Amino acid sequence: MSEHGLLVSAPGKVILHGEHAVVHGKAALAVALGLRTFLRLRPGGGERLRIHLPGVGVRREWDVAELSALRGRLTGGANTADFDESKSPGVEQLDVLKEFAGIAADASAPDSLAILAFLYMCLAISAKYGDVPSVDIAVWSELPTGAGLGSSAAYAVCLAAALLHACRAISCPLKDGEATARWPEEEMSLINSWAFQGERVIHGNPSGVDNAVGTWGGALRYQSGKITSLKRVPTLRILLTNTKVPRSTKVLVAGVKEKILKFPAIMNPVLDSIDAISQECQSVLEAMPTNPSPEYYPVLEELFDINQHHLNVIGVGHPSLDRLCRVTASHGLHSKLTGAGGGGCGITLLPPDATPLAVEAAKRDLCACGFECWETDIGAPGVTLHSSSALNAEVLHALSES
Ligand SMILES: Nc1ncnc2c1ncn2[C@@H]1O[C@H](COP(=O)(O)OP(=O)(O)O)[C@@H](O)[C@H]1O
Ligand SMILES: C[C@@](O)(CCOP(=O)(O)O)CC(=O)O
Ligand SMILES: [Mg+2]
Repeated sequence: MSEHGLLVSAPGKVILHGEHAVVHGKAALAVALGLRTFLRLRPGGGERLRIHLPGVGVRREWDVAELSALRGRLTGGANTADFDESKSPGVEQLDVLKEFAGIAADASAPDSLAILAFLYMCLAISAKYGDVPSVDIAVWSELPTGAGLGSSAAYAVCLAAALLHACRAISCPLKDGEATARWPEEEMSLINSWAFQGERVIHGNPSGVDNAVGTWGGALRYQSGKITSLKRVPTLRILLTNTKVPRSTKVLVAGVKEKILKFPAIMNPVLDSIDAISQECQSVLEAMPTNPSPEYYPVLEELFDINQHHLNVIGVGHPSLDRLCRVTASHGLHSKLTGAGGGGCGITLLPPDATPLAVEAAKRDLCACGFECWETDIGAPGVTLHSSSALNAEVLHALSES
């Protein structure tokens, strides 16, 4: 590792259809966003492990020996089976970590969850592959946190790749002179499994779709752990709008589960219908030519409208999202929430025949509501290792200031 260390990045995601239903075994269609989270890993000094997470206001450090002793307490000595990537993080393990880090028992604040996920992943990965590494880690992101764009998964994917690298569990695929590189398939699967563990700490009961997109990138269908790349993805223009209403994925996912348990005969058909929407959308996307062709859009738009109603029925809507949909509808555009809902972001389909005037007017009205909106690329690459020359002076300065 050079003095600047190495740089890893992972994309956020947009779920086109299937959020929440995917937690209950239905299909979801998701695409990687052109907005990424970055992690810089540097050799540590003085047998210390340091994390700097400016996005959630965290700067912490620990003695490597202290962390090794803590790891011993969690594994009961040499038994690493309790820390396997196929097992959910144990409630008691997380309680020990909360006490160690001085985090409240009902940890739900962004900084608490970020520290907890980091500590769990660091101790679990090092228990399996070697010593607790003495490294400095800094993570920053282009993604809004807690807004439905998978910032938790992008964070967990970056941590998984960096910690597996620091513990020498994966290779360094970057060759001299290359700006970026990706890991071989088997190592990507390992990164994905460990990122899922981080998501479990942050979300409680994640489906795994977000970390799959963060790892593999592109556009994919996800169902019960099965990941399939979409055969063909047309160039879709999507407007992202952040209502800026804060919410927690963990709380929303738990609320949906409660509703399903309370009204199974009412809620299960809704989840089945969302599943059918994902199937229908996939068929349309795969039938569409790569270049935009307006005739396919009315169906895509209707599917957005139906799903948005379903998401309201399962209890993850919000007045701010209703407003977003009304504003775009007044310009002939169709929207739905994306991610966990309850606030956060919505997506609006921009058909090729939408006039630039209509799109600009919609953007203006959305901004007048206090929302932030922007167009971004979709289908971005998954987890990537960058040459440290990508760490330009601007980034280094921003990190040292925050
Ligand atoms: N760049 C980051 N640095 C540290 N923690 C992060 C970062 N991005 C996300 N997180 C963690 O993920 C949480 C947000 O996850 P979540 O509620 O699932 O929303 P979303 O994934 O939609 O952004 C934050 O509260 C924080 O704990
Ligand atoms: C609601 C859900 O389907 C997606 C959550 O995405 P986000 O954390 O809101 O970006 C949960 C999941 O799939 O784990
Ligand atoms: Mg999340």
